[in-house]
Amino acid sequence: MTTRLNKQDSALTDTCQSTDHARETSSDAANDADQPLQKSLAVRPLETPRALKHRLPLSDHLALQVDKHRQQITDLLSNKPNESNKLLVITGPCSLHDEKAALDYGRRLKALNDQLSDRLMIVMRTYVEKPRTTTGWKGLAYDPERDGSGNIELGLTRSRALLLNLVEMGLPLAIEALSPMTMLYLDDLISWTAIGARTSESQIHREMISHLGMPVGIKNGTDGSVQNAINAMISSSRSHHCLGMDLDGQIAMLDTPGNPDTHIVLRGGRNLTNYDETSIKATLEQLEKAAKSDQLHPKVIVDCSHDNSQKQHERQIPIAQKVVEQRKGLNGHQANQGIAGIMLESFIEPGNQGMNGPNKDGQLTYGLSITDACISWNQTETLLRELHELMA
Ligand SMILES: O=C[C@H](O)[C@H](O)COP(=O)(O)O
Ligand SMILES: C=C(OP(=O)(O)O)C(=O)O
Repeated sequence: MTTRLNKQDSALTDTCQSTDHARETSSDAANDADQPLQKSLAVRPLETPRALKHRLPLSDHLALQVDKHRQQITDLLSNKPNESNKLLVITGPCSLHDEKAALDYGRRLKALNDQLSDRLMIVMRTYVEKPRTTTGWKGLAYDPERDGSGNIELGLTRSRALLLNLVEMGLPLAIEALSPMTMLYLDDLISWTAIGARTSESQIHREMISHLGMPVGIKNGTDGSVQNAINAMISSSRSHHCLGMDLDGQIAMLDTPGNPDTHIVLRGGRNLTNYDETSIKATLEQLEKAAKSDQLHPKVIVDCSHDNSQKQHERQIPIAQKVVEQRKGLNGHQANQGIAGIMLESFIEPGNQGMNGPNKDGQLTYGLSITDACISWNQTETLLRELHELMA
């Protein structure tokens, strides 16, 4: 039997009734040489967020640790005495693809953090979802085997297991929240969340921020627009009535509390940079105007990568140094407490590689990014020690 599913709505009605039916429909479609153009929608049920959280639980002790890290970042954004003298440093690979290398990086970062934590609040970038400009690998959560099979069930399990291991090391974790549904599987492990340049204008993401339990950094748009991010801060600080899902996978009406703990992430845009003194001051002025009517943190962090580095990874190093000089009022700058921190794309080896690796045999090089180019661990360690000195 073949049911041709031409419209998404009828596909959903039909296939949600039975997974077997969905499988049958897609395999029939695959075998049907007369209909090569029209693909059918296959709907495969997934373990619920509650079930995965039960299978890979966060202990009470670690939940307290995550709460403490979230509070430290919030205090830093709110100029609370113990934290406000620290620089928030979000550092780690563009994307996680190999558990062994991610844990190796995490161990190194934790050891360094233990030495520098009096002046730096170090958070590891642990991105398992990647937004793409058009197409490309979408991250460990979507395609853990990197073969296009899109085994999201395995991807969510491997992502949660890996993040849990990193939390167990004592690290605060940063993620980009791309799908509100993915967040239901991972949110309890995360101390800081990014909303990317491609989604800061999306109402769905603003609704999601308004009920996330951690501080959120919102990127300026890919065109460099900062107003997008300010609008997102205003919108997500308020309560929303919106559609969502509960931990059991039930579609639900949500009444959200609003999230007051957001800030801007400056990442440059359209090949222009925005980490210089004038751009940062202009952003903070725009933010302060908006903060007159809304309670917003007048704080930015600078993403030293992306359009700020023109995707040349080594440029992140002088950019980070310049930003911290501005924060501290060094080298002729006026001190600027509105600069809360920096973000780095950093991994074990410098640069990046294609999905099939740089080698003839298609092997991936260990510790080398398969998405954006990163600075190496050695460069990262040297840089963070220098920033620690500058923060004295
Ligand atoms: O940070 C990673 C990338 O810049 C982002 O995911 C967009 O990637 P793409 O333009 O290669 O798709
Ligand atoms: C995709 C990212 O950044 P942006 O949204 O700024 O492009 C990222 O930080 O991985």
